[in-house]
Amino acid sequence: MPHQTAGPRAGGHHEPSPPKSLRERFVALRNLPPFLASIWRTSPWLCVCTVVLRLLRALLPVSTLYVGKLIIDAVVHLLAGGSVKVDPTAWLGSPALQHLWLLLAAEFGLAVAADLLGRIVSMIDSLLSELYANSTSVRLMEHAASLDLEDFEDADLQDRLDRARRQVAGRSSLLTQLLGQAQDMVTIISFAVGLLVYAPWLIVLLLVALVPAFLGEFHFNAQSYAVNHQWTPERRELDYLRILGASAQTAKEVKSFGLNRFLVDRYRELSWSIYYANRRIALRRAGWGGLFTTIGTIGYYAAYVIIAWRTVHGQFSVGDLTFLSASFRRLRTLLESLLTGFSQVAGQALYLDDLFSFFQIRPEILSPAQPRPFPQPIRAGFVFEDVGFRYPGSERWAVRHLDFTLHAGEVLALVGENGAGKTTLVKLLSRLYDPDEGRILLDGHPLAEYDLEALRANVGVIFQDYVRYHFDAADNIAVGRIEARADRARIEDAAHRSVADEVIGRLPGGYDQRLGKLFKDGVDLSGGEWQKIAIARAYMRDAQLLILDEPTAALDARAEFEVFQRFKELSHERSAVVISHRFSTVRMADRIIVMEGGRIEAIGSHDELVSAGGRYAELFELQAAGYR
Ligand SMILES: Nc1ncnc2c1ncn2[C@@H]1O[C@H](COP(=O)(O)OP(=O)(O)OP(=O)(O)O)[C@@H](O)[C@H]1O
Repeated sequence: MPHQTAGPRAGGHHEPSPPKSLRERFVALRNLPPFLASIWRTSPWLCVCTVVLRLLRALLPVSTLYVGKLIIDAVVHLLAGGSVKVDPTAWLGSPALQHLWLLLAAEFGLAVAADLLGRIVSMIDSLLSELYANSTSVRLMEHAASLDLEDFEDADLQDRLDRARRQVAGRSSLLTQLLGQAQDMVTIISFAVGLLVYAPWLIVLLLVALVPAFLGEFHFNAQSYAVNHQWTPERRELDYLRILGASAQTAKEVKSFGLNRFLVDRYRELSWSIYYANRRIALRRAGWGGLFTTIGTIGYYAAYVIIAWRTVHGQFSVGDLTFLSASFRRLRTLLESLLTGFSQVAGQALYLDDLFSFFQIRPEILSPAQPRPFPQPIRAGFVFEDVGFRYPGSERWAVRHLDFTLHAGEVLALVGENGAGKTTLVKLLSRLYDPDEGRILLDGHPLAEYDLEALRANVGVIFQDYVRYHFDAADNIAVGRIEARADRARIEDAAHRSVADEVIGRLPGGYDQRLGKLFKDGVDLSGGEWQKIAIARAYMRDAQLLILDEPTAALDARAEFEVFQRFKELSHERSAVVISHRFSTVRMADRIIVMEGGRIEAIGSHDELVSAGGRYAELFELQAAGYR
């Protein structure tokens, strides 16, 4: 999978990666059409409204200025004709005054319209932005859910996901900016048409004077992006430190180890280095920006001088002078904001790269186009044929040469020391990963030929690092089969099988009691109590194969006995794989696989393995001795 890598770093000191080339920055503009398309999909109706209203709004400035020019010319005309002596109450009878009043009323109307349109447009923009942010967040969640487990264990992907997440919040302003740009463009054209009639070459002067400011903005935007991009891992670490330092889950350990100082210092150090990198750019940007803007101002005043000069020489009227000078001032600000805005849009388009490139990551573990129907019931069972697997980016085989059969209806236990490969085997069995070597067959056909969803529905796994959901107790069990969330009888039955019903019976709110301390009404459970809830999830499924990875590690001896008693009853017609370090659990299995260093060392029943006298017998003796 082509994962983007961040630029080279040395010893925690960060130089921004060289800003992308001008061409690359222009190429990033290709992200705009899909961006606009996704905004359009958010709400076509609002899009049409904002475009139409902005178009109207764009034509107002030039109209207002032109009416202003007419007013001044009319006033000058009245002054010259001595008509001011006319009785103002008799204005109805005077065509000249009537004309002036009309012009004044028109300008007033335009001013009110401009204000109203501006407000409506910004309201629509903020609605559209929020809708866009919501729908993109949903898309992000959905896409993230479709990715492989492998992707989530990849730091590069985490960086990309983080940048994509930040884009969602930041990019909504891009919409306002883009539309504002289009609006400014229309206004500029309307001004330019007006000015062209009077002094076409003045526009050229203005444009040339603005080029340095534009290039400067372009450059510094790209630098900001480079810094932001490069510091993603550090910003993620900042978030992580913040959570570590101030969350219910970590508070216990952080307090008892006195880690607060350490976390705060680490946070401060990191955040300051990001601050320095940003400050350097901000300072240089302000310095150069000031210089470039001055060049633009010089261009503007040069044009102003020329216009004044020509008015004095009678080539322009006073109305023309006010119209031209105001048009010029507006044109200059507009052009400046258009050009810098363009470079900002180009900068933001670079950020869109992050969002879109995240959407382009494709999962590799997929269902086949023509999946084989999942066997109901499983007949032959699962067969591992010389299966080997290496974690992505690791040289070492986590498991290798795995050869065994998990028969239908069999309870298999996996034992072995830490890191022996037990969990990895289970991940392969539930197709969270595909083997790098060998194959896994289900009833004679490779696992990959079955529909992934059917496989996951038929294989229920509870991992040792199961999730403690801060939902109510019923939902905590229902997550095992979320479609059956409303089926209280099923949830209660699952709770009964895993002995979780006793735990829930003691909760003040029963099944409706929220668990965990994250929310105000939550009640926390002990480790073993949480585990009983988690085991109940396995019983929520109609799984033909149940996998429990150290399911009873946190249970007391009596609870463990009970859980397994009920488990045996249930697993009569099902297969099960149980990983455990406790021999009291392991010995209940039909067969036991002893793993060591990623390989299978021995397979047999408890009695067979004990009498064979290998590692199993040794470990069993060791644990038994502990109880004597
Ligand atoms: N996500 C991962 N990425 C890289 N290596 C991993 C990953 N998960 C496990 N490993 C490595 O693979 C090997 C097998 O790990 P596995 O989790 O299967 O062991 P285990 O037998 O379940 O151990 P334990 O009893 O401690 O749970 C170990 O050496 C471990 O370091």
